[in-house]
Amino acid sequence: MGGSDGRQDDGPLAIRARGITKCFGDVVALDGIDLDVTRGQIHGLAGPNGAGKTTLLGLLLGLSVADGGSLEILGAPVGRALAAPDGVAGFVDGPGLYPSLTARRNLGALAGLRGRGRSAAAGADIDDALDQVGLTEVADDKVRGFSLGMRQRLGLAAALLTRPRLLVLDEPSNGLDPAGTRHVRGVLERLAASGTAVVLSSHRMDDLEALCEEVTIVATGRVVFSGPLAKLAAENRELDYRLLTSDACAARELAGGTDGISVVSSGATRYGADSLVVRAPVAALDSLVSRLVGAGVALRELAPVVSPLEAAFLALTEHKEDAR
Ligand SMILES: Nc1ncnc2c1ncn2[C@@H]1O[C@H](COP(=O)(O)OP(=O)(O)OP(=O)(O)O)[C@@H](O)[C@H]1O
Repeated sequence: MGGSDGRQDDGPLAIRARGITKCFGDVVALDGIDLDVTRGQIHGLAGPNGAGKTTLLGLLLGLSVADGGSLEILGAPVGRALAAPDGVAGFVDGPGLYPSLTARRNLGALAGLRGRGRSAAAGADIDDALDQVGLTEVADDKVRGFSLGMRQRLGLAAALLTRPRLLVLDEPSNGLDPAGTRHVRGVLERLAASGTAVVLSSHRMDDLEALCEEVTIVATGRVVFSGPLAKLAAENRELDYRLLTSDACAARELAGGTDGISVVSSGATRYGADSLVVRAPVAALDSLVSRLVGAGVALRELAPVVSPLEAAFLALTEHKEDAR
């Protein structure tokens, strides 16, 4: 199958889901989900609380089975048995770790479960995995004393040991400090560059924007958007923009007199005494900028108040929530 972006396809999709449904009693957690993830892609999953993200990730990890629809992972159909599909690693609801063991011994125990416990190769792999997630210095500390972010990084190291071809992570940024965020992003980018597909859920739009080529947004168990980030941003035509100019009064007047622009706030806002916030489609914003320049008003800053991804997310999911 040819990629819509013209990229060379490398074997079957990492994930091909069609019409996936999953109920818990009367609750419809997933209501006909379609999802395509190519190999080597970092794919984000976003959605409000209770949208169905964890349920979907659990299906990919073989922690539960769908009620309906078809799911293929790395080219193989997923059956009804509860087992992690070959080549898949990851975790939902935090990684399963032994608190009384050190980080290194946790990884050793996991390698041992897969029959590689004593080999020198396993030891080198463990050192490498700890290094990749930035836990070398605490490798011999007990996990009991680890913070949430350190546990998340150790869970990621455990997943790396299996050399996954599909990595599935639920909220991997939870509890991470800036250094931890940098390590985790680096690991995911290297995995993707080597052909591993990564699917991660996140409530943090900055994470998704920094990492993902494509995102799927779910709301009440349905896909409301799936595709490249740029397409999502383009679909959301009107955004709020913050402008900082050399003459706030003149800027406000010019904005008020420009077709398609509405002034949301001006003067002393939390963005500064001389800021102006306007709601506008891009074309109207372009014309405001030309008018400012024409009137000799210097434009010192111009930026969306919330990122295009966040704005699109809110627009798509608020509409769904209202319809409930
Ligand atoms: N084991 C379960 N038993 C009963 N209901 C469940 C179970 N797991 C999930 N649900 C319900 O299914 C729906 C989807 O839940 P899910 O945890 O997948 O959402 P989510 O998008 O991951 O939410 P969050 O962002 O809050 O983690 C919710 O209504 C939830 O209450």
